[in-house]
Amino acid sequence: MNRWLLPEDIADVLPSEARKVEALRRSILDLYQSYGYELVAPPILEFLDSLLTGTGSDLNLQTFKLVDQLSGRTLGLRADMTPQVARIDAHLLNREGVTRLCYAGSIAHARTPVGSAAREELQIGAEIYGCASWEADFEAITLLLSTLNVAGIHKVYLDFSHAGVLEGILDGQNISKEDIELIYGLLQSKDRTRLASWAQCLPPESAQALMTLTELNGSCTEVLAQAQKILPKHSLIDEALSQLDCLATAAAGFSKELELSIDLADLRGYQYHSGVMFAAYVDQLPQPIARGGRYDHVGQAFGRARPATGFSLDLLSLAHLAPQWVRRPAIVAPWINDVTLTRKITELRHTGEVVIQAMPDDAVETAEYLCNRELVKKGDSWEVKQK
Ligand SMILES: N[C@@H](Cc1c[nH]c[nH+]1)C(=O)O
Repeated sequence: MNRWLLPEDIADVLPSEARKVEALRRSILDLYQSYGYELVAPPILEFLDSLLTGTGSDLNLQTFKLVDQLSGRTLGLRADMTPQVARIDAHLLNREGVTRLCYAGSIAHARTPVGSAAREELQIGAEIYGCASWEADFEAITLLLSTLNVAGIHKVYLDFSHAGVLEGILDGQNISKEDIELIYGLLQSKDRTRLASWAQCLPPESAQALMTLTELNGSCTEVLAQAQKILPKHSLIDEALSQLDCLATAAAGFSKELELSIDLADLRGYQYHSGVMFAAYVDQLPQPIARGGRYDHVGQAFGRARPATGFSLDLLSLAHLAPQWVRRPAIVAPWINDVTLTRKITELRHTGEVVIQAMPDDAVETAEYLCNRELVKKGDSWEVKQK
């Protein structure tokens, strides 16, 4: 057996891709910091029960588990950093008022997500705690679109949904957590046959409303007008529709290349979202490139109720879509013991130049650097010359 064979859907990131990923990671974190976000770095492993607090069974299924040899307890390898960041806000920072946090780190999925070919992701995201009103959701959406712009992606389809609509429809019914998760899945796959058979246990008006959700998708104005007309009158539904209206109107001004739509059955995620939800799509991918939304109950599950909203995406997928990075120009220098040469190389590197010292049998040819100049000795000094 090949010892170096990697597990299925787990891959190395090779030089030019790794540089692109790292360049993006830095620019995106700089962008978040320019909005006042503070960077946090939760651990890659945690006790399983803490890692899954306030989340649904999908995240549990996606989490790799292992036994901690020190405590004997089960640990989970994180499959999503958002709940970890909510834990940090709720317990470690314990601040009143608004807190903006951002993060970037590896996550692993026990099963390859649908539409993906990788079980490891480099998740990057931004979260806002302590603000229950639409401004926080709007800032999250703005930042998400700016993140895609940093990667050179401008044509974006932003799809809105709202967990409150389903909550309003099912309000007053005694439905188990498992059944709620089942409905999420059926709505997601728009499986009308199974949804209709499940909905038989509901009063006719609620069953009808549930079925209608699978058809309420399309342009924001049309879907909202349709939804007002056909969904039952309920404070949660009214509130959800007015929040969607407000956000869709605000986001419309973001850019001409942004296409907005609403799909009230698109409740994809790990079932911890409680309000507005959004997913960004691009032409090249069948699944969303980024997901986000409001999840006010996760902090509560950690013992400190805090309004929360944000988004996250996979940097590896983003880098894959980003235009090819140009090769960075470099200077080749000989590898000899010469104080003036060493000083000159240090000087050049300080000014931001790449200087590669050629070792014996080193052709200094890499896919990443364009060695278009060299250091040559002229009299007592060293000078940069075109190759
Ligand atoms: N981490 C969530 C998206 C999210 C971030 N913040 C809020 N929602 C996901 O992967 O579905």
